[in-house]
Amino acid sequence: MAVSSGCGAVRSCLGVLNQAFPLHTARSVADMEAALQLVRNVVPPLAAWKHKGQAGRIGVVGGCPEYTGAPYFAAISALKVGADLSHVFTTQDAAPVIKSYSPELIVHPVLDSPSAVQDVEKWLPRLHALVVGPGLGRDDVLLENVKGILEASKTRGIPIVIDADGLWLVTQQPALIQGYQKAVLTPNHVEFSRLAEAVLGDPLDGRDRYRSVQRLSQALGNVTVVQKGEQDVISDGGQALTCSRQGSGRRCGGQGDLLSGSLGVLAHWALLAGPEKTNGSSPLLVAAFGACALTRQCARQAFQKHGRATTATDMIRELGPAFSRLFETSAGADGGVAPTGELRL
Ligand SMILES: NC(=O)C1=CN([C@@H]2O[C@H](COP(=O)(O)OP(=O)(O)OC[C@H]3O[C@@H](n4cnc5c(N)ncnc54)[C@H](OP(=O)(O)O)[C@@H]3O)[C@@H](O)[C@H]2O)[C@@H](O)CC1
Ligand SMILES: Nc1ncnc2c1ncn2[C@@H]1O[C@H](COP(=O)(O)OP(=O)(O)OP(=O)(O)O)[C@@H](O)[C@H]1O
Ligand SMILES: [Mg+2]
Repeated sequence: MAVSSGCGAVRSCLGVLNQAFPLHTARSVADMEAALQLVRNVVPPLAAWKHKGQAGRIGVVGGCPEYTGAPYFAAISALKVGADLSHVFTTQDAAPVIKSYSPELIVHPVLDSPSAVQDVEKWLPRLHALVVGPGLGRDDVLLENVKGILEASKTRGIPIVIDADGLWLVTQQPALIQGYQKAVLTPNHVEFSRLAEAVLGDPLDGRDRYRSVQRLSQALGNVTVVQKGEQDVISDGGQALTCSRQGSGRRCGGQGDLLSGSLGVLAHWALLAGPEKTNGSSPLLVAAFGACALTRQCARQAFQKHGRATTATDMIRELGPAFSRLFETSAGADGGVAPTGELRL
């Protein structure tokens, strides 16, 4: 496993994660390194004895005729982080478009069918996590189908990352995920304001983001919330982390999709590893920190190469090297896989 050399860092991170709110101090380089060590602990080793599927089968529910890029970015990011199979459940029109971007994705043209819920439900026993919302749009029929898919996924205890228009649906009907502790919400600034207003009844308190994220998480029954922004603030209602790792000044579309797809895989790995590997902290909090750090590292590396021309596609190309840099240790590379280099912040 990836941990053997990092016990000191893990202990110091436990201290960080166990502090009560507000956690304004959890931003130093040492704190972030300690949190990264917890992420490394949940990354499964690569091994010759494993079979296809064991590293993760992820489903993305989203895409519509207007937005085909977002579900593609999320689904391909899941694969590049390390999932073995990545499915996209989308509309009839969007499916061939998404498929044409990559032969690696399994694309189901079912989301606007009258039998959408049953069509997706058939696959649920084979999926380890769902990412709901990238590029979904706000068509009422699609949202109603996604509501059914969310209900069916909750019944099966599947971890669910909710992003973009999935958050629009939750804003309309917060009861859909109320108290479901295997859910992670990943709102951007605008999505967070809408949610806060709907759930807490207040406009956003921009002065204390920690408190706002904590309150939203608590009001939703300790669902994990990741508020993306200049710094990413993550809370499960009890603990909090902030990720301020250097990213880039480019704000091109699709970076949140990369984050949500990556988080689908990390959430599965972290829940599988359990709190003993995260030193008692919430696995989803640790997974969310990992996805934020990874997205920002991709942004930084892509920007170094492409500058102002950087797009989400350039960031996706950096997923492998960024992941290695942040999370791989020689101890984590099992089964004859070569070590991937030293870790640096
Ligand atoms: N290639 C594709 O297919 C992609 C498709 N995508 C898909 O698009 C769908 C809609 O998603 P969304 O994020 O554009 O919608 P929403 O949250 O309503 O924002 C709308 C407006 O809010 C503002 N605004 C946003 N952020 C802000 C901030 N930080 N701080 C301040 N203001 C901010 C800004 O307003 P403006 O500045 O233009 O007035 C923005 O225009 C969704 O399905 C998503 O997955 C994307 O994933 C990208 C790649
Ligand atoms: N001002 C910022 N400075 C640095 N990084 C940022 C800033 N704003 C967002 N990010 C980073 O960009 C990533 C995506 O966040 P963003 O707010 O752009 O999501 P989004 O609007 O949902 O993206 P998408 O276009 O995919 O829908 C996150 O990793 C976040 O940390
Ligand atoms: Mg988004």
